[in-house]
Parts: sequence; C-alpha cells; structure tokens
Amino acid sequence: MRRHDLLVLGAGTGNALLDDRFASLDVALVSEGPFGGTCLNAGCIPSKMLAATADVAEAVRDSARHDVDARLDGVRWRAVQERVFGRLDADSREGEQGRRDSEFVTVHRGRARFTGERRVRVDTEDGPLDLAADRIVIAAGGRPVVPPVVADSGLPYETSDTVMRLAAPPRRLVVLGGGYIAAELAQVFHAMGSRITVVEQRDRLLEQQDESIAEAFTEAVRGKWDLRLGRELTGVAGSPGALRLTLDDGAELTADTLLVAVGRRPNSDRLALEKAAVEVREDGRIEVDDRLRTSAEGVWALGDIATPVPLKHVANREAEIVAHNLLHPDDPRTMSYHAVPSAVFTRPQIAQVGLTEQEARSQGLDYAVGMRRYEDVAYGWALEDTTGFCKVLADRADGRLLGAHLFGPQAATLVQPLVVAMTAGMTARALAEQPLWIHPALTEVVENALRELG
Ligand SMILES: Cc1cc2nc3c(=O)[nH]c(=O)nc-3n(C[C@H](O)[C@H](O)[C@H](O)COP(=O)(O)OP(=O)(O)OC[C@H]3O[C@@H](n4cnc5c(N)ncnc54)[C@H](O)[C@@H]3O)c2cc1C
Ligand SMILES: NC(=O)c1ccc[n+]([C@@H]2O[C@H](COP(=O)([O-])OP(=O)(O)OC[C@H]3O[C@@H](n4cnc5c(N)ncnc54)[C@H](O)[C@@H]3O)[C@@H](O)[C@H]2O)c1
Repeated sequence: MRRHDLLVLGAGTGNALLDDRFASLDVALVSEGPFGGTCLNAGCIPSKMLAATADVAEAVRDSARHDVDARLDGVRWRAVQERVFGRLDADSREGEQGRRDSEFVTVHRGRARFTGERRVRVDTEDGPLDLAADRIVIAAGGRPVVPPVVADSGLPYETSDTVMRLAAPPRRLVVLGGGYIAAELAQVFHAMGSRITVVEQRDRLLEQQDESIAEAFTEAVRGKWDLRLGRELTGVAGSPGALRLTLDDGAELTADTLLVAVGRRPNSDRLALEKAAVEVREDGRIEVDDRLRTSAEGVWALGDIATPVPLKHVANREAEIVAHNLLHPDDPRTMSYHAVPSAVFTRPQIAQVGLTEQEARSQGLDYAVGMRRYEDVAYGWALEDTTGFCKVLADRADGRLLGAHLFGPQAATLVQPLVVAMTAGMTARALAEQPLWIHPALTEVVENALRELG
C-alpha cells in the first residue's frame, strides 16, 4: 500500500485545489473521468459555448427587429462541435499532462472507493491499487439522474454527458425535465433546427426560479417549444431513433432522441463511504461542517458531492476554503452560502441572487418589490427588448436587499452589482444612490428597479 500526505479524489474542482503551496507534500490525485470534470467536459463550458453559437443563429433569425435584412442559411453543427470540443478536449488533456509533469503530484486514473479510514482502492487499467493518506479531499462530483421508466426501457437516451457530442442535431428532441439543463440545451438544439418538446412534471419551466421569472420564461418559449407541463413520462417504447413516449394523460410523442434532464445526484453511493466513517445525508450529499470537514477525521469534501448549491463558482470557493484549511489548520476559514448567484444561459438570459419572492413570502418576511422593465430604459430601447425586467426584493424594515432576479439580455452580468451589494450588506437605497450608474447602459434597469423600492 502506497502512503501519501494528501489524496484528492476527483479531477474536476479537486484538481484546481492543488497549487504550489502543496509542493512540499507527497500528493496523489485520483480520477475516473477526464481532467476538468463536468464543467469543462460536459457542463458549464461546452453548454455556454454552444449557447453563444445558438444566440448568433437566433440573432440572425431576429434581425428584422433591427431593420437588418439577413437570412440564416444553416448552422454547421460538426464545425461547431469541432471548435468547441477540439478546444475543450485539448484543454483537458493538457491539464492532465501538466499534473502528471508536476513533481509533487502522482496521478492515478480509475474509480476509487474506500476500504477503511483514509484508505482507498483504485480500479486502474493495470488492476487494483491500494492507497492510504494522512488527509483526503473528496471531490467526486455527481451524475445525471435517470428515472426507471427510461433506464428500464432498454432504449437509448441521452443526458447532458452525451447529447452535446451527438453526430447531428436531433430532428425531434424530447426533453424530460424543465430545469436548468433542459432550458439551456433545448435552447441550443432549437437554434440548431431541432423540434423541441419539453415534458416537465411541474406547471412551469424553471420552477425553482422566482415566480415572475418562471412565468416569463415559460411564456417566452411557449410559442417555440411544445410544452407538456404538469406531465409525467409513463412509457418509453419503439426503437432506437423512432421512440414512442407515453405521458400520464395518455398523449403519445414521437422522437428520434430523448434527453433526460431531471436533476443530478451526488456520486457518494459509489465510494463505500461507510467504510471510512464518512456520513452521508439522506439526499446523497456528504455531510460537512462549515469548514468543509466530513464526519471522519482528516477527510474533507467539496463540490457537487457535498454542497447545498451545485454550481461551479460555489465549488471553486469551497476548494479555496479547503485548501486554506489544509494549509492553515490553526487559522481555519468557513464557507458562506449567503448571496450565491446563478444564471441560466438561455435567450432571454436569466440571473438571480438571494431569495425568490415565493421564499420571502413563505418565510413571512415584510418585503418590498421593485421592478423595472428593460423597455423602460434607453438601452432597452436600443435592444428593441419587450420582455426583459429586473426585480429586486428588499426588507421593508432595514432596506437590506433580500434578492434580485433578472430576465433579459446580459442578465448574468447585470446581476453582479447586486451580488456585491448583498455580500457587503449594503441597503438597496445605498446601492442605488451612492455609486454613479453609466448612462445609457443596461445597468440603468438595475438602478431604476432599486429606486422603485423607495
Ligand atoms: C450541462 C451542465 C451545465 C452546467 N452549467 C453550469 C453553469 O453554467 N454554471 C455553473 O456554475 N455550474 C454549471 N454546472 C454545474 C457544474 O458543472 C458543477 O457544479 C461542477 O462541475 C461540479 O464540480 P465538482 O468538482 O464537484 O465535480 P465534477 O466536475 O463532476 O468532478 C468530479 C470528478 O470526480 C471524478 N470521480 C467521480 N467518481 C469517482 C470515483 N469513484 N473515483 C475517482 N474519481 C471519481 C470524476 O471523473 C470527475 O473528475 C453545469 C452542469 C451541467 C451538467
Ligand atoms: N447555468 C447553470 O448554472 C447550470 C446549467 C445547467 C445545470 N446546472 C446545474 O446542474 C443541476 C442539474 O440540472 P437539471 O436541469 O438536471 O436539474 P434541475 O433540478 O434544475 O431541474 C430538474 C427538473 O426536472 C423536473 N423533473 C424531475 N423529475 C421529473 C420527471 N420524472 N418527469 C418530468 N420532470 C421531472 C423537475 O421538476 C425540475 O424542474 C442544476 O441544479 C445546477 O446545479 C447549472
């Protein structure tokens, strides 16, 4: 059995944790999948690169709005894919090679599972390898959930791990689920020419968003996608490329491709964590304290396998905290989940931070709402935007910002001043009145929503 000072499981955010500050240690990094993990290989980055291309195609289709005569002759999917994955696959390979070249890190490829306290076995190509370490960081991520009705059908289906690498865009794509992944990837394939049907069990798309956003997004895509809301998939039949999908209302859909996007689950069930005395919550997340320590001495966890908010920027911050705590055990830092922003890279784009209005209401808070539409500010006129808005929520008693929600172009960028203000504990009034806001930039929609609060 080889013994290391530090063992990291997972080469997504786990790889990013290791920098030269650890150079005096003997470190091992184990990963089953490619370097860069979900974000680089099958998540944030390829989906946003494809979304940017989809945006260009949709802008051409929309060009008459700006009195520009243009026609979309087509999107060269293979070329798009080669551009996107040519770059990302090379980045992943270079990341792995860079790590292998490092003097203090030994890389092992294979699936790891615990065999005891701070001991793991890795199933490598060359057979099992037993490792032990003084300290272990678990960053083994998560994977798509596939409901039994699909998994047991024996028929092919795609997930976000595979669909972006299809040889051609599907002609008829049915998307199961109406959350982040469904919205972003339906958007991409719609722009590529696929006919989209979305089957979502709730009554609106993006139901976890603020109610105004979920409503606006559902309405925005209703004319473009066939929406089957409040519906369950009850049967999958037919043959590969000619699927027949039955819904709980008896409706039958035909599709050449089924994309399953009903959520992700942590990979904790594949690690034999009980052998290492690492406790796991009922929802599959590893239990950690605010310093990101697990219940087992010397074992930390971060990212999708442990976090309450499975987003890459959150995983990155968690990795900073774990790295600090490994290096400075006498001066530990804690992780805060206050004011975590997120964005959905659809068209229109969506961004949020803090509470939704339905959460503020159900918590019994006394809150005020400020709302401004893009079409009320000069740059909104320039964009010819008719649907975008910014909505802010503030505590009536002390004026603190409770949440903010944007729907429209550049939402993911526009939300950032609101994130800064919430993090710094600024009141809505101070944020509106203290800094100068550029005229006539789109940020005026944020300024004006804040001023609406009074
Ligand atoms: C389609 C899609 C789009 C997304 N878009 C965004 C976005 O726009 N913004 C955003 O913030 N987030 C986005 N996310 C979420 C983001 O990708 C994840 O939050 C982030 O990648 C999690 O990082 P991680 O390091 O925890 O896990 P991962 O990146 O999944 O890394 C886990 C690593 O562990 C390895 N591993 C797993 N099990 C084992 C084992 N038993 N032994 C050894 N190694 C193992 C894996 O091979 C992998 O290398 C998206 C996700 C998806 C699927
Ligand atoms: N832009 C981003 O930041 C981004 C983009 C993509 C993914 N992600 C991350 O990936 C995670 C997973 O995304 P996701 O879209 O898979 O999950 P999600 O939780 O966002 O949405 C899943 C949706 O599927 C629905 N659903 C569940 N079971 C169903 C069923 N049997 N039939 C029909 N509908 C069903 C749910 O009601 C929900 O609306 C996100 O929570 C997020 O953390 C982030």
